[in-house]
Amino acid sequence: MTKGTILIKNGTVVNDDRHFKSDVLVENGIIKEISKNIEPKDGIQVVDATDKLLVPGGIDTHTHFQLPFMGTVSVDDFDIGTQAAVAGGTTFIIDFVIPTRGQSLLEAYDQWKRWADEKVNCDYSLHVAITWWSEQVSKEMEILVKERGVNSFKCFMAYKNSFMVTDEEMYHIFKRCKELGAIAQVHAENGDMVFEGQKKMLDMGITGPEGHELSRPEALEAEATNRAIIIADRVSTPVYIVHVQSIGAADVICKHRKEGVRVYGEPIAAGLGVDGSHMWNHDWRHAAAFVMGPPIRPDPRTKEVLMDYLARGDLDCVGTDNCTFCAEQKALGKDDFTKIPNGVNGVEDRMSIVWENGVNKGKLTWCQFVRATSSEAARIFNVYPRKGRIDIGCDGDIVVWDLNQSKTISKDTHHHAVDFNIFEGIKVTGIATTTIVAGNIVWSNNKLSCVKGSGQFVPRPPFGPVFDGIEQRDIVRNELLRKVDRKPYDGPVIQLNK
Ligand SMILES: NC(=O)NCCC(=O)O
Ligand SMILES: [Zn+2]
Repeated sequence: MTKGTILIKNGTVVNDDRHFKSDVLVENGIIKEISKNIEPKDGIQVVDATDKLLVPGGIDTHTHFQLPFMGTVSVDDFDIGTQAAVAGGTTFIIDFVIPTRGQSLLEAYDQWKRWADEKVNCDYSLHVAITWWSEQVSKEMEILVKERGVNSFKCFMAYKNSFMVTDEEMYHIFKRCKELGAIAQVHAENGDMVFEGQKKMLDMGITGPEGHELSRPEALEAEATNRAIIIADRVSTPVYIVHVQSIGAADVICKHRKEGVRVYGEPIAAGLGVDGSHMWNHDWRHAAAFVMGPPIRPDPRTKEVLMDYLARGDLDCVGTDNCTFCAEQKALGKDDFTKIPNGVNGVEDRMSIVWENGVNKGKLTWCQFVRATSSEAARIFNVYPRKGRIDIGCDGDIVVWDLNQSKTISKDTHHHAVDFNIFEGIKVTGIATTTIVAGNIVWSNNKLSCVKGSGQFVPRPPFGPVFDGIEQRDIVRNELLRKVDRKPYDGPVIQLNK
């Protein structure tokens, strides 16, 4: 049997624009034929998908595998993390290179790429965070875009004294993104106010996990979201807000979109699946396991409202921010919540959480599910239709989705390295029963069969569709500026009072 060759029979192909019954043939990792009644050639592997959907392999736009962070390293590495991904139907992840302040971007990129290449079980790509600003950073951004397949750079407005950049730095970074055709991404929280809020909570003796949310309430997320969007619009460059966690931030995004600003919003599985009241749980380990930034909001309406925004297309694609730490690591903050490593799981359960809370609740159609879990991400990050679509010539990354099969999510059965699952006990109906990466089955019948290191790095070219129309918009905007009435003033410049 040729590697990367498989025939899927009798499924219902679902893309973001239509669905139809068909067989699908993948040869050498690429989709070769989509039609009814494809005859199996001798020896070809055949998968029966009767009564099941065939959806494009999921895309998780936001992971942090083996991230060195807050004095420790996240436990899902590129091997375990991508195993968990494919077990849940995700076949392409985009992780973040995060250079330390002063570190060469290229050096950090090379380091991350080495880590990933030796371990990934599915295809991947890399965003790069910009944690400082200089001529060197500006030059290295260009090299990353032109020679290393990067088309997205993230700024942190939080994590004062480590990753955080100032508004002025962000302005310069956004300008550079625009020149290079890269999308600017932002972690939007007011870092100065978070820092002050943390001190206040600790002064008041609030040292437990609940102090995390109390010190960074949703107003700080909404304010920073607004600021980031306004700065990006001053530069007239597309901006993508990562992990939109609050109704306030989503409202801000929606308002600017209505005014024609080019802004994209990424909800995450955590925010769509659970609420942040867990941080008030009296079991410290349980409460700490939910600590991530921006916080999962305690307001129980949040997950519903974020899903409504996603359904209306005012939020775009679902990531996870998968960044997992075991109880012992979380315990670094046992006496001080500011030292609890921030991060939760999500990469394995993302697709089922979106299906359960979106499709099963009557909010998303099958096509919208595909849009939210793969195709919109592929468009925004400029790998569409290679990824995010089942069509001739696209990568053979396909998920057999059983809309009738259920499972109850648990740390005891998940494929993460972490000892906790924030979705513990949630029953989902709609799961990936077979996951195919480049024409190879990597997950079937509850068993993984992936090959460590077999995933490919996918370069992402600049000036993707998010830049469509920007040039013309600038021409018009500059034209308006030129038309500003600048006739010579009459009258004295100052009027001296006698
Ligand atoms: N989000 C989080 O809590 N951890 C990972 C780092 C980040 O994205 O802020
Ligand atoms: Zn993140």
